[in-house]
Order: sequence, then structure tokens, then C-alpha cells
Amino acid sequence: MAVKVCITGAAGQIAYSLIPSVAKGEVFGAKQPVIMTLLDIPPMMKVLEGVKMEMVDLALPLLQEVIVTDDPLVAFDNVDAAFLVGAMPRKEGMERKDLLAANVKIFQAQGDALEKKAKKDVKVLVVGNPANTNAAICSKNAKSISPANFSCLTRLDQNRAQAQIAEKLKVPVPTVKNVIIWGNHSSTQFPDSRFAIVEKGAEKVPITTVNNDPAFAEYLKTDFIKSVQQRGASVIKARGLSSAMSAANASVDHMRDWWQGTKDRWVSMGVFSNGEYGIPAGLMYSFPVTVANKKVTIVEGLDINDFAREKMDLTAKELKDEKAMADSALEQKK
Ligand SMILES: NC(=O)c1ccc[n+]([C@@H]2O[C@H](COP(=O)([O-])OP(=O)(O)OC[C@H]3O[C@@H](n4cnc5c(N)ncnc54)[C@H](O)[C@@H]3O)[C@@H](O)[C@H]2O)c1
Ligand SMILES: O=C(O)C[C@H](O)C(=O)O
Repeated sequence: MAVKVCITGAAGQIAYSLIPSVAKGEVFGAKQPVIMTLLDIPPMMKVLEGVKMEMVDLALPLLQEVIVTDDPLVAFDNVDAAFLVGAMPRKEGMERKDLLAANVKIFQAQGDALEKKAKKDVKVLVVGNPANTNAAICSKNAKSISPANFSCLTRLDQNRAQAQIAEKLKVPVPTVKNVIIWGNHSSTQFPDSRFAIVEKGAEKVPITTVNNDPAFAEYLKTDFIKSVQQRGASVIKARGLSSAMSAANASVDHMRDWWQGTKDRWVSMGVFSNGEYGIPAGLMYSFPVTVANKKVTIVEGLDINDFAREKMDLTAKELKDEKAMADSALEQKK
């Protein structure tokens, strides 16, 4: 049977890279047929018709049907998975939370529509910024769907962190594993390399002993953290547009691992805290997780030193503040 997948913001930049990957089987499996529903706002319907034409022209074996709509109730009807991308991106000089008032309303309405129409075991990945808070709002409005079925994208931050370490060590990117992104997909996130390993053949070398170079150890505590935190802003400064190709690629990685499992490594996902690591229960916070049979489990028992504690609490505080701002923005709009 086909998997039914919705992509919102389907006429935008991220979707343009994401759609072909989903349609080709890179997310749900190389033999898994898909039906895709594409949602955008009414002024984008002409563009979306063009996107649909291009999808047909891909002549793909797994793509069974494409449904284009501006109605969330049609877009989410009976879906198994949803990529919630549609939202305003930030411009140079803005923080992601500056998008809050404009974007949370979208996720409130889409939560309502998911509640009414989606399958109860739908997997929802929120990409649109501010991603953590949007995911929290969306879930709050879809009460009959388990909060465990909502997550937000911090995989792009993980990929950035992994790639930067690999570049610094001059090793292949896939040999760097278990870098963690804690907290908010924002400049307060904590990219944590303390538990990372580098695979050298069958050997797993802790990053702390990989080259015994004090300058590298210092880099991991300073410039590495800053450059991952600021990478989104650097891309916006250079391109004049926010990241799209890499964001789509990370969305593929996130949903594929949720659907098909993580096997022998941790990945970072924004999920609801149950109080792990002293992070307040109910915060949509990025943790290291593993996934098996579509169930996400937070990796527990990691040692949190004072350096990490401070950074993890700072990003948690920002998320608490963002959530309060979002609730008050929604309150004012009533
Ligand atoms: N979490 C991450 O790692 C990450 C990475 C990159 C970008 N983003 C965010 O993803 C979002 C999309 O980025 P983009 O570059 O594709 O933007 P874009 O402006 O190119 O596309 C956004 C699309 O969403 C549509 N849209 C707006 N309101 C909608 C609604 N209510 N329902 C459905 N569609 C709607 C717009 O019409 C547009 O076509 C932004 O918020 C951006 O900041 C997140
Ligand atoms: O930084 C942004 O606003 C876009 C996106 O969240 C990113 O990390 O590239």
C-alpha cells in the first residue's frame, strides 16, 4: 500500500529540493510507493501546478498520485507523514524567533487540520521556523494525536556539526558519529562534541583522544560551537536566502531515520521532553535519540558537566520564553 505524505510550503525553496527525494523513495524506502499531497496558500496555486507538472515529468515508478491544494483539510486527509515546511523564512539580521508572531498561527491552524484529518499515527516533522515552538503549538492543537508523533528539525545542525568536524580532522563525514545538538534550533543551541567518535576501520576512537591536540580540544569548545550556531545566518548572509538544499536534505535524513530506524548511531531530533537531563517536561527540545520500529527513544545516562549544563539550560530557557511569547501572540489573535 502507498504511504500518503503531505509537504506544506510546497511551492517554496526547501520543498523544491525535498519533493524529488520523497518521490524517489529516499525517505520511505526504495520500493515503497507514495501518494503526495502538496499544500500552499492560494496565491501560489499556479506555481504549485507547475511543480506538479515537473513531478509528473520525473516519470518515477514509486509516485502514484500528486494532489495539489490550498486547503489543509484536503492536504492532511488520511496522511501517514507530514513535512510542515510552509512558513516565512527569516532575512538577514533577524533571529528565528522574530518569525514567531507570523508563523505560530499557521501551525495552530495546521494542528487543528491534522487533528481532524490525519491518521492518528501520523509522523509530523516541523521544519518551518521557529521550528521547536511551531511543533509544540501544532501538537497542542492536535490533542488526539500522541505528542510523540511530533518532532522538529535539528538534523541540519547535526549535519553541519558533523561536516565541520570531519573537515577539521580531514576524515570522511560518515565516520564522524554521535555529535549531539541540544535544545533550540537557534543561536542558543548547544552543539556537543563530547561523546562523538571517529570510526577508523573497526575502531571507534573518542573525539577527545582522536589527535590529542590541545588546539583541537579548544576549537571544539569555542569556534566549533559558534560556527554551528551561526551557520544559518552565514548562509542567509551569503545567499540572500535561507538554506534550502541542505534543509531539504536534513529533512530527508530526519524522516528516513524516524521511518526506517537509526541502527548503530544517535541522531538529534527536537522531541517533547519527559524531564530527561533536567529539561522541563513538555518542552520541544533537541536530544540525542535512537529510533526502532518508528519509536523514538532519548539516549539517557550521558554525563552532563558544568560547561554542558549551563548551555543546555540557556537554550531551554529560550524555548520556555518562546513558548510563552507564542501563547500570548495566539491569545491576542483570538
Ligand atoms: N529547521 C530548519 O533547519 C530550517 C532550515 C531552513 C529553513 N527553515 C525554515 O523553513 C521555512 C520555509 O523555508 P523556505 O526557504 O522553503 O521558504 P519559502 O519562502 O521559499 O517557502 C515557504 C512557502 O510556504 C508557503 N506558505 C506560507 N504560509 C503557508 C501556509 N499557511 N500553508 C502552507 N504554505 C504556506 C509560502 O507560500 C511559500 O511557498 C522557513 O520558516 C525557514 O526559516 C528551517
Ligand atoms: O537560519 C535560518 O533562519 C534558516 C534555517 O533555520 C537554517 O538553519 O539555515
